[in-house]
Amino acid sequence: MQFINSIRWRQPQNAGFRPDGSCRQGTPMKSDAELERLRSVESTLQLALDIVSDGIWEWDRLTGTVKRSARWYLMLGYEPFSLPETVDTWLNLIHPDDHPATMAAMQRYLDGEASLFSARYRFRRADGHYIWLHDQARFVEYDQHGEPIRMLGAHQDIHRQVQAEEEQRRHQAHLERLNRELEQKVEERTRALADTNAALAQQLALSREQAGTDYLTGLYNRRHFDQILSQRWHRDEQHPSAIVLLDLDYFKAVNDRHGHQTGDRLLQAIPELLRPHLRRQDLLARWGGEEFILWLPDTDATDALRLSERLRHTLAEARFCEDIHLTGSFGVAVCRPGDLLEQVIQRADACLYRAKGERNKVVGED
Ligand SMILES: Nc1nc2c(ncn2[C@@H]2O[C@H](COP(=O)(O)OP(=O)(O)OP(=O)(O)O)[C@@H](O)[C@H]2O)c(=O)[nH]1
Repeated sequence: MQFINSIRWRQPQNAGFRPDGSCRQGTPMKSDAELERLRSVESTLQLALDIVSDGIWEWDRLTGTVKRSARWYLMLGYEPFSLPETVDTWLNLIHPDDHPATMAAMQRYLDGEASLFSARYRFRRADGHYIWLHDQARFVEYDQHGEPIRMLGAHQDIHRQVQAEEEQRRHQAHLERLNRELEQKVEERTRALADTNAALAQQLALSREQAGTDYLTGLYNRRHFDQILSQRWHRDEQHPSAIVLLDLDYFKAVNDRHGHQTGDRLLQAIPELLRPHLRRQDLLARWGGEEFILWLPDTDATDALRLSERLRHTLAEARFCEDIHLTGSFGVAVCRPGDLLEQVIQRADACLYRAKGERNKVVGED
């Protein structure tokens, strides 16, 4: 009763269903016959309600009593009509967690914000378990001042439906969790794969390096070039041979403008470009960075300069990816009897230094 007494009794705008259809203010008095007819209509309605719902209840504001149908008690496992016919019986059976929302729904109806009272809440059965109910109610009678005096409500047992909804939600949450876990696993595997790839690439570069091959161009590296040549040097010392150093021009600018990866692709393209002009016995190696070295056995200065000029021209005419244009500077030195390999390379380097003065140029020894 406390609750019903504490609610604000403002008559709902749309909520007032009146069996006689009369206005709220100045309700005309009814004849006995008319009242009898209305009671009969109403009891038919209650019967219908009892059939379609799991329990009906009726609150009389003047007496403060709440009558409940036999089905209402059976739904909850009580002996019919065994509980006090008060509002408190209702309030005491509502699950404490659902209390605030239920009271708020009632207040909305009383304030005219809802056309009927409608709430879903848990209700305690005789065995102590809670079941989910849907409760709907309306005022069905007003006094001559328009104040509501009777409310009729119906309970529907929706326990299975709510359980099914909860099961569905749990299932959905489970699926979402599985999905998230799967995505996480895919992400972890992708990351692990990328790490493995990077490690493999590093390993490959290392093995190539150890095998004497430059990882980027596939050419001999500087160490291997030195090893091979130091063996042949002694053998072929008496034969003319030449060393050519090739340094690509403005390669830093190419990297800066097109990116380091494009720079790598250009370096990779150099052997392919030069090789058609070389003989089987010529030795091309990557000297370091954007610098290449060429050993030309059985080649005198004239031939070495002629070949270098052809290479310079080939390079300058080539169009690389992204339509990039490259040139190179060449330093050419020829072996003299008794020369050490380092000495020849130093002389080629000095020529290269002079060629760099102009770039896209071949410079030989004076
Ligand atoms: N992409 C790429 N760039 C490299 C590699 N090795 C060296 N380089 C770049 O080559 C450039 C050489 O720069 P510099 O020594 O200033 O020479 P340059 O820009 O070619 O100028 P000049 O030689 O004076 O014409 C640097 O930017 C290096 O990063 C490589 O393996 N890949």
